Amino acid sequence: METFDYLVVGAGSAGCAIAARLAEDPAVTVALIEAGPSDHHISVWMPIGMASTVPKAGARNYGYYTAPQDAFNGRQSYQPRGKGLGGSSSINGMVYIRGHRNDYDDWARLGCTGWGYEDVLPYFRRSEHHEDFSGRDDNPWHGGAGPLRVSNLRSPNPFSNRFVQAAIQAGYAANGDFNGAQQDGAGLYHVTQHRGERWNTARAYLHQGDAGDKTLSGRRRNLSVLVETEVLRIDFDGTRAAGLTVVRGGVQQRLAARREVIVSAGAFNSPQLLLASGVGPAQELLDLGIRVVADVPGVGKNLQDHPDVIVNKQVRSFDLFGHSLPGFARLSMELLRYRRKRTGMPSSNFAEAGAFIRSRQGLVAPDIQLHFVPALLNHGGDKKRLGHGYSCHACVLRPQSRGEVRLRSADMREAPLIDPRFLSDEEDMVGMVAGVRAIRRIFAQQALASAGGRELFTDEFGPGEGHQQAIEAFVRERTDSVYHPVGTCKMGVDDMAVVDPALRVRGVQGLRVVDASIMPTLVAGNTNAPAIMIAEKAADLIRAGD
Ligand SMILES: Cc1cc2nc3c(=O)[nH]c(=O)nc-3n(C[C@H](O)[C@H](O)[C@H](O)COP(=O)(O)OP(=O)(O)OC[C@H]3O[C@@H](n4cnc5c(N)ncnc54)[C@H](O)[C@@H]3O)c2cc1C
Repeated sequence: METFDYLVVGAGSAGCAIAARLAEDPAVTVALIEAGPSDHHISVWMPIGMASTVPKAGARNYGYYTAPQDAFNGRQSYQPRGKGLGGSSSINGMVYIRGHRNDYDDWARLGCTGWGYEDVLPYFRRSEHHEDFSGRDDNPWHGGAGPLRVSNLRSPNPFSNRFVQAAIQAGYAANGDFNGAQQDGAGLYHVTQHRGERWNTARAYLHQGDAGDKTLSGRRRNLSVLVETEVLRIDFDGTRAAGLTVVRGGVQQRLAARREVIVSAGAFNSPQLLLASGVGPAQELLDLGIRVVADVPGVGKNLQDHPDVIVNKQVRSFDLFGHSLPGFARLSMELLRYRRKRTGMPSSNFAEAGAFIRSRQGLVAPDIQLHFVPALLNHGGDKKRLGHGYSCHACVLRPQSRGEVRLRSADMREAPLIDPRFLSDEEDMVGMVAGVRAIRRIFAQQALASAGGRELFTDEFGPGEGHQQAIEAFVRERTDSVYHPVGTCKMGVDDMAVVDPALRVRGVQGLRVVDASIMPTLVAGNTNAPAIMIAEKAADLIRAGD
């Protein structure tokens, strides 16, 4: 049996970061185990490649569907999840956002000592190499020397700039840096890209995009990267995590951990792996015939995600992505340009611009985030609508609804049961309606309205702000996830906590969870940078012997 000091399950946003940081100590050995393939593929490194990976399940996307959602008139929610080196950072929208400082101060208030904003800021900075501060370390918010490349958009779409202008005309402040002093306002997003290519965590922390590096690990001798290797369960010696059972090339084998097993399989698969291995609510496990190693009632509970609705406007402009003959001709030219210079439309992350806004007075922080996309795009069907246009998403930043992840069976190769229970708390619907109204106010401003076009699917709203009931019906029909599930192995000190503030799993030894699933509450923003921050901090906790 092969033995390593640390076994890391899942080479996603957090997994790549924690494995690489632990392997900085030449005296330890680390194995990073990933179910999916290597990330050396054009659909990963060319930003618009996500148009091929995200819409459906495939080699690089689990493409899960949830249980039918009552508030969506029984529709299932679609939950893409990255599979392969880089995990979801290989298929995500590349928007670099950390959330609001209050989010982390709230974690600290919940008992997660050491996770307040001032505590985590150094880890965001340590991970980041922002092109505006390259090689420097003198900005209070940004890093200039970390592994994760963060850039300004190389070729922002003219309509993304129009969106920012329209938002300003609608009364929102301009904001050139959502991760700086203020989150409020509208602006272009910073993206996890370098020289026009996606910078996922495999590039950042493992191989820097060097396709010649067959080790996939940056040629580190003490870091073994095992792709196409699926972890079936954690093996326990009593209550100590002693190793893993994996399947590789159709053959089952076991790996042993001298020090620790670290689970970084993401918000759906981390709780799934704990449950399949006997760590979770005892009765749920017994019902499925799973031997209970530790009764930890919180595993899989507390699922939180940003509910997201999109408003579209059809506009005849070939600057916008779309399905038309002139559009395809334009895109062909843009692909040639991208091949030469890594600029132009293929370097787009689609969600190019956005805003953090407050839906009413008296709030201490923005409660709604907007993502503007220079394409006609929708959750679920209607993806192949002919013509061109733009879209804007609105999501509720601090949803109150809570869902769960459970097992269908003890077999990790079967998809888990996912039930986010979207909009089950009425507060969330109030936020969604406010978000739709904010988008329509922005669309009506001169900077966008002067391009003409017509809104889709909003005819029933009526004049002005629109009828409340009609907007609610629209929200039920068209809302889905913006792909930020968290919270299913929550960190904390209460009875439903799965990990303690050092990310150690309760009731067992030698086992941690390090990924987005440990967030006790969802941060107000996109979740890739926070998942990486969690791994950066976890590496220090482990090295300090906590
Ligand atoms: C389509 C999409 C768009 C998004 N857009 C953005 C964005 O623009 N900005 C942003 O900040 N966030 C975005 N997100 C969210 C963000 O990418 C995720 O929150 C983040 O990547 C989660 O990191 P993680 O480490 O928790 O999990 P993941 O990155 O999902 O990693 C989990 C890894 O574990 C592996 N794994 C799972 N089970 C097993 C097993 N049994 N054996 C071995 N390996 C296993 C998986 O294959 C995967 O590689 C997006 C997500 C998606 C899906």
